[in-house]
Amino acid sequence: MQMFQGVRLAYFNCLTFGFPVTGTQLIVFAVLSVFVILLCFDKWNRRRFETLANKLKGPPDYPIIGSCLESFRDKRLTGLVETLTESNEAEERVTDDDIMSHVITIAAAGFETTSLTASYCLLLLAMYPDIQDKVYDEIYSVLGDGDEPITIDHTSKMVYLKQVIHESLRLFPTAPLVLRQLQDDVTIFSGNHTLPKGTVCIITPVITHYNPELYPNPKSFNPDNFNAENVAKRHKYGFIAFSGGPRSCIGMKYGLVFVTVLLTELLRKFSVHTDMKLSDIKLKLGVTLHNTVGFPITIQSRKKSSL
Ligand code: HEM
Repeated sequence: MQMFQGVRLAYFNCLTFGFPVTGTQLIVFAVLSVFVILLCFDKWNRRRFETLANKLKGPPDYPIIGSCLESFRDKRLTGLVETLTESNEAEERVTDDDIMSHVITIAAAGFETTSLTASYCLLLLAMYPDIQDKVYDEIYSVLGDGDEPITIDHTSKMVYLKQVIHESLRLFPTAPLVLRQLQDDVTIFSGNHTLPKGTVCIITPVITHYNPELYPNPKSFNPDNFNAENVAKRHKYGFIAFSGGPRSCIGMKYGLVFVTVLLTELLRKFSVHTDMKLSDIKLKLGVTLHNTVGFPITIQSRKKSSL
């Protein structure tokens, strides 16, 4: 545990409560802490975020989001903003500033997490053509080879594709750090430590997701880790790419459906290819988890079904 500007910091993975912490894990916690301190307290980052928020708001009349608000008010568009403006008009509980903040939160939390997840999935499927074939067979069995647009019912039948998405998020949790401040003292039963109330805890899904007690051969890509049988055997916090508890990701279901639709629409028409191997991926920790070597994928039209 460390003190930083009067804030107590503790690093542990979610399952520290149930699993022993190794020396390597502690070193990783320490390295991560440096990033997190830079991330959370660095004035430069704060300035960058304010600049982004101001660009979106655009003084003095919020030109970008403001024009959207006008469109929603005119009923030319429907969705989140319309719902919020309607509740504003009904009870005046939601101000324009509240709406701006909600839009910025949703855009910031939902955009890069989802696009990066789709990118990692495609790269992994390009690296593992046999798994890509299995995904394509599933898409073909659900949608056939017509042009029928995918619906929500179709997405619920894409069982293997969902396993692929979860396995990709296990290896590459695109939101790599979760912070919590303890409201009460917490005792960690695996180590006889008590974390005092007020401690800021940094939870790192990567550490949990690479624990060999949860995932045999944790560094390999194996969508079967997420078949029903294996999921049932694991602790529910063995997979925390969307965090857990009451403040977990509110966009989880939407994000999963979004990635499923995107991958289905792409893979039903194209196959993806790459020369890269899993070990070539070099990660860079930030607010999201980037791959510094990029996503070098080529695509080819599918001539006919593989069934
Ligand atoms: C694959 C895609 C996504 C991943 C991996 C992801 C991951 C996460 C994680 C780990 C958290 C928890 C942060 C914490 O506990 O402090 C979170 C929170 C959140 N996510 Fe997502 N997310 C994804 C997609 C989305 C989408 C599409 C939206 C919105 C449309 C969204 C909106 C939010 C919001 C608003 C929060 C804050 C919830 C709160 O503080 O109560 N996320 N997300």
